[in-house]
Amino acid sequence: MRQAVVNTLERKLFYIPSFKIYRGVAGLYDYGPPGCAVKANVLSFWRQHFVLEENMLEVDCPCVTPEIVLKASGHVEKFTDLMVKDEKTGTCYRADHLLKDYCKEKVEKDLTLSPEKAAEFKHVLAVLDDLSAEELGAKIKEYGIVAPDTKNPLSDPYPFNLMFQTSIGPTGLSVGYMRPETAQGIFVNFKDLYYYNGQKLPFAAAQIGQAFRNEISPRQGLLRVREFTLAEIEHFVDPEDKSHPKFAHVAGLEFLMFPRELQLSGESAKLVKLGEAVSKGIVNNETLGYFIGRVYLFLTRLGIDKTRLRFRQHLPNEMAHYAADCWDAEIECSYGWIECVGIADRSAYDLRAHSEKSGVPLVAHEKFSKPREVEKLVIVPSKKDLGLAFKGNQKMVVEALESMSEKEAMDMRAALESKGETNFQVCTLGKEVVITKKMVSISMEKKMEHQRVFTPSVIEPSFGIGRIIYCLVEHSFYTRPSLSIPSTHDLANRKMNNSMSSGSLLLLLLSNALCSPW
Ligand SMILES: Nc1ncnc2c1ncn2[C@@H]1O[C@H](COP(=O)(O)OP(=O)(O)OP(=O)(O)O)[C@@H](O)[C@H]1O
Repeated sequence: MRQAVVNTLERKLFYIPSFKIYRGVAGLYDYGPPGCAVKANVLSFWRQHFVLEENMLEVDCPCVTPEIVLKASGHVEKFTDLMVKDEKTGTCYRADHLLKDYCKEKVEKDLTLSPEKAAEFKHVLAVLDDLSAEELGAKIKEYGIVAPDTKNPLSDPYPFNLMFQTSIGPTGLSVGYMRPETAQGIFVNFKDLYYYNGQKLPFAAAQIGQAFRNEISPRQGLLRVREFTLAEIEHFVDPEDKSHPKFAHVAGLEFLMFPRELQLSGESAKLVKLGEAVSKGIVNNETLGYFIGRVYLFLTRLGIDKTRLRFRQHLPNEMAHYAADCWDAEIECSYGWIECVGIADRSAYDLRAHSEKSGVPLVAHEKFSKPREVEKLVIVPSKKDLGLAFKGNQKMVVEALESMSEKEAMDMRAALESKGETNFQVCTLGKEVVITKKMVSISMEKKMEHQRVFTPSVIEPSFGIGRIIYCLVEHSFYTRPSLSIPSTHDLANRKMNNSMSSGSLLLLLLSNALCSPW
């Protein structure tokens, strides 16, 4: 079936391996005319369903990103996959993929497998995304997994950074990267977007654009490529109030959910009402739940078969360390269950990281109706002593001390009390300076506060458009017998409207574009 779908798609120029006359490059694909028409329809429905219906602020940021942005976000250090190398030929493989293929093959094809071993392989498959480099390496050794092409031994797994590096400008001195996600463009614009939104929370910004990842061994056609279209939403919300005014609209939806407890105990996904999942704390908060519901509606209205759609919660180690909760919308196709949308509560991590690195506070304000008396740790810089120590840089050090957070002030007080001095990062100077006891006085004081200043949390649904399109194509092929093939008029140019659901439009467009596939 899959080969038939792939052959048809390539024959009908739905997609084409890029640079084909030069034998192509793994992981790069062009969309041909029917592919472009379907992609345009999917994106137009995405804009209608999210940007317009939810009043989101759409932006369009560059793909080339200066290093400092991706250093602040942690991508330069941590955006890695674990790689193993064929020890003789140097061919690279993704370590978790080799272990997954091995366990899957054992479970599905080895008829001599004992029930205990089958259960063990199934457990490895369930916790695969949770394994550390050491655990992956140990399993690869234990099972005797070798390079699939040559059967040579493999190296230990080690991290490989997936970003494409480039340089900005002719000197080669300014390092840049092709963005691995569109989200960072939104985070760095937070301050302006917040003002544009009348300094009100919550609000969401959205972006559609290309993302680039130097995948170790791209495979599965459109599902794992090195350049792809992402459609991302960053919804900014008060971390102390993650309720959502429209949650009731989606609370009654019931669909397949796969919480981590079910995964770890080897059970399957279950039908759960979204309202129940949130009230029982299976989903961390209402806003995250709201977006899970909206993603479900988007995918099913588009034409995804709801029996082949599930929401899988990330396992504890799989989740980024800063995330509060994370769910993937996974769609079943001939390659198995494929993550097509990641829906994460990224907490305040990104805005905090960019505030620290840039020195620009990316914060929101809540004005109190009446001033409130609060006890606060107050830092009073001694301008005279700081002047003597830092001369022309005194003003920048004073400003940095005055804008310290409560937590930083507490840490500074503890360090000064124990060691008499402490290192202090002054972002505007781009370096750390040494602060001694006599340069600051730190004390608890009662203050009247008129507002609360805080860093918003971010709920992020992130859509892999190519993966969604591929799954849609497969699902429409399965349901094809029930379709009436439309006549020759040009469906590709027809705009979506209320009289026809996007799902049915897509199916019509597909069947027209791909009619008589085999
Ligand atoms: N190499 C890729 N090719 C096509 N789509 C991708 C690729 N990597 C990620 N995506 C899509 O982008 C979305 C958001 O990216 P995210 O960083 O959450 O993916 P990921 O967890 O790294 O994916 P994976 O675990 O499959 O590598 C994913 O849900 C997926 O649909």
